[in-house]
Amino acid sequence: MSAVAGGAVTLRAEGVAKAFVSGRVRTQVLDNLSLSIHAGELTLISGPSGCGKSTLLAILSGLQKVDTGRVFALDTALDQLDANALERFRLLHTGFVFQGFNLFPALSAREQVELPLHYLGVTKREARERAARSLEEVGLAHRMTLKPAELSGGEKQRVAIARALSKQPQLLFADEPTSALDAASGQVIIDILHRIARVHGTTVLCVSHDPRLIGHADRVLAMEDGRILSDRRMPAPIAAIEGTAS
Ligand SMILES: Nc1ncnc2c1ncn2[C@@H]1O[C@H](COP(=O)(O)OP(=O)(O)OP(=O)(O)O)[C@@H](O)[C@H]1O
Repeated sequence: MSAVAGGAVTLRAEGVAKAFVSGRVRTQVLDNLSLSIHAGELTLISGPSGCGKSTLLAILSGLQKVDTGRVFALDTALDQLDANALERFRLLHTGFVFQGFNLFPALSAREQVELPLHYLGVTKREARERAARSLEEVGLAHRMTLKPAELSGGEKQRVAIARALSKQPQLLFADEPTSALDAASGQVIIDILHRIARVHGTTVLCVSHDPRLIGHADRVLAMEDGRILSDRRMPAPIAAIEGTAS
């Protein structure tokens, strides 16, 4: 069940349990779950709807607390941090990409990417340069002045990836990043995420129930009922071997 290790371990869960209580109903979502995720690769967590994928992602990224168990990110014990420290950790070290893009309707692609850099204290000039570089990296150099309404779904998701990338995070989390997209756009998105892991050494953790993504990840963890059922290392996609992934 265990896969051969890739780069350094950057995310680690040890005996994590999480339940939600709603009225009299208690749902045990994660049950004594342990895993290690490595830098420089795209790890995909797959599994049926409701098996706990998003909850696991939220816990590993510090968005949700565990009931029991330990969570380490970049050797920081997230389970020991208070809300302020967690927010700071996320600001400095993490990027997020969501199914629904989460873009501001009134801002251009470039402004969307610049915005979080201002929170990091980056100068206006550097923010502009970094935004341009990130948008170029996702193939949107020619779309920088456009607003979300003028972009396709795939382009919107690429803006969201550029926004996350421009922070130069060590950890990049993606929750169902291709669910709202057609097959071709979805494949472009997953290839970009894959390339970010390889080129920048970023830890990319992606949650999806889309089986088309499996062949594009370095490693696939299959979840069911709050547990990891299998842990597979995938052969490198041909495009990545030939250096033609876009
Ligand atoms: N805040 C919450 N309060 C109560 N129940 C919750 C909460 N968040 C998640 N759950 C429940 O936990 C279970 C796992 O949810 P989760 O979103 O982690 O699954 P998932 O595998 O990501 O599903 P999907 O693929 O449909 O997004 C579900 O039964 C869900 O209803």
